[in-house]
Amino acid sequence: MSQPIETLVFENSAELVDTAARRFVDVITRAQSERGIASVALTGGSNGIALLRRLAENSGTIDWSRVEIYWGDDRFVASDDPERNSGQAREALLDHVPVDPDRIHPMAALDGPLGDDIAAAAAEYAAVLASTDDSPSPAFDIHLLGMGGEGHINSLFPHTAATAEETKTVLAVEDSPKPPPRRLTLTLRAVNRSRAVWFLVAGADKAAAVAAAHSGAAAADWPAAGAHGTTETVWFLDHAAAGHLPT
Ligand SMILES: O=C(O)[C@H](O)[C@@H](O)[C@H](O)[C@H](O)COP(=O)(O)O
Repeated sequence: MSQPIETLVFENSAELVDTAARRFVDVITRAQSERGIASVALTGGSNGIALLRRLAENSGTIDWSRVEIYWGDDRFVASDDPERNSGQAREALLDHVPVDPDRIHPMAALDGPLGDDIAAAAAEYAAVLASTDDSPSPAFDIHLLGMGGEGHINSLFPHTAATAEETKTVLAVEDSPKPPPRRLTLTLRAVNRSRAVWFLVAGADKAAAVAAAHSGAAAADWPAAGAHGTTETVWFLDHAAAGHLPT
């Protein structure tokens, strides 16, 4: 059962990221004290990576050796390609904090053991997600999401089979409308098993999608509208992104 949406509006991206970072520390620290190990799904995008940079500067009481790190999506390109969300996260945060390497779970890259077989790569990541306990995927303590102006989250774009998927937790996307075309993505089924789903969204070009997601639009039209946490769903917005919300 999902909870009501919480919407926080900030003067600018820097304040948005600062507040999200402080709350990230609180949520993960609490999860570790309650359950021992915390788990997060990371995102790409400017605010998602800025949040990781902020955490590299100050992550307070988080015990990084007890955080499982997953990704909501990644580009199916070579592992050293600068477009990889996992590479950007390593550079911003993971290379600077004492994470247990065995708890870092990047999606397969084009130059990995599975080579060009993107379907096998999706199946492999689904198995990784399912290996933590008896569930199909972890109840992430936080799933971070950026959002595109047309409402895409992870690599779930409007009016695509990936966004409509109800059974699988991970899919291969071969024709992403935003380059690069080949990606791996968690589905809404996996996203919605998260305890907390956090959107980090800035800019006037996102305002229509933000408003649609807040007014109960269909996920097929605006994929962000279909993402909810079981404990909380929080939208961290700047003024411009909040511009079409009712005052
Ligand atoms: O996979 C991608 O093409 C991007 O990572 C993309 O999904 C991004 O997360 C959003 O477009 C939000 O990006 P911004 O936070 O930079 O607006």
